[in-house]
Amino acid sequence: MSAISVRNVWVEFGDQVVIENLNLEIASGSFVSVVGPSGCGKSTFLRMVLGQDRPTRGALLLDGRPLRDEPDADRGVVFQRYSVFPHMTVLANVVAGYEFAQSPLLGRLFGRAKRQAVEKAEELIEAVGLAAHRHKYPLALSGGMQQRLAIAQALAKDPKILLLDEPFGALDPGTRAQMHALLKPLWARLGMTVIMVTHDLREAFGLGTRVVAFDKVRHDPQAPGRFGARVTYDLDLTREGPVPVLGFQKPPAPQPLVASD
Ligand SMILES: Nc1ncnc2c1ncn2[C@@H]1O[C@H](COP(=O)(O)OP(=O)(O)OP(=O)(O)O)[C@@H](O)[C@H]1O
Repeated sequence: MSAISVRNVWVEFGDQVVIENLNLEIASGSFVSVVGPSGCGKSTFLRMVLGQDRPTRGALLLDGRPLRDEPDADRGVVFQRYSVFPHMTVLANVVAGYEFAQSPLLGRLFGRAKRQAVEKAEELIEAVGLAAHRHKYPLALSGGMQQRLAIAQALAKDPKILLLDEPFGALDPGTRAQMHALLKPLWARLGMTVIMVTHDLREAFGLGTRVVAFDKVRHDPQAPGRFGARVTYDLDLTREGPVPVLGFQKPPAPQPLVASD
């Protein structure tokens, strides 16, 4: 389990500010849903936590230590599509997840270690309901099955943090509901920290213990890239009581251009 601290983080691409002074403390074992309009920097934030992108300013800490710049076994990720290796069977895909975690340089295990990896992979494949399909290739699986495989592969690394970028966005509503029913108990059982980007508010509230909304609160029509997204709402769904925790602060009212006297 892990606690992630995001401290005064800015992300800028050239003169475009994408994320502006982000501060978040993410508790161990929480399930944080990240929502917000298209282009507001949700995936950029996830890539930063994954170690694929770096903040231009500020720091990200995992258990008080700077997050490593490269993706590692601490962090598993599932994207909307294409997370699995198409040339490997279901079983080989999940075994590869273990091999990457245990032998990052070689990416291969041998002998007893390999046998253990196969055993663990079989357990995970069973847990995501793909036991009958373990010798199939991803192309022979439905979209929902491919995403279950992607989740099993990410979990094979036994990550402290699972990052999900619209993992069910390409699925039909029925399959999506099945994936929700699969993911929530898995998360509860494994006790990892999950950060999930989604456009689906029902999904965000249904799965998350916390919902964080990103949005731009300041706009400069002359320079659209001048301001970035901030946290506009931060709802702790585990809190009792009718009043949610609101992080939204209204920007100051625009001043009149000409003083009236
Ligand atoms: N590597 C990059 N170089 C330049 N600009 C980038 C890069 N990555 C992201 N951006 C810009 O950052 C902004 C935020 O992108 P991001 O993908 O994080 O948004 P998002 O909130 O995840 O959007 P969506 O919901 O549509 O997936 C966009 O304007 C995008 O063009």
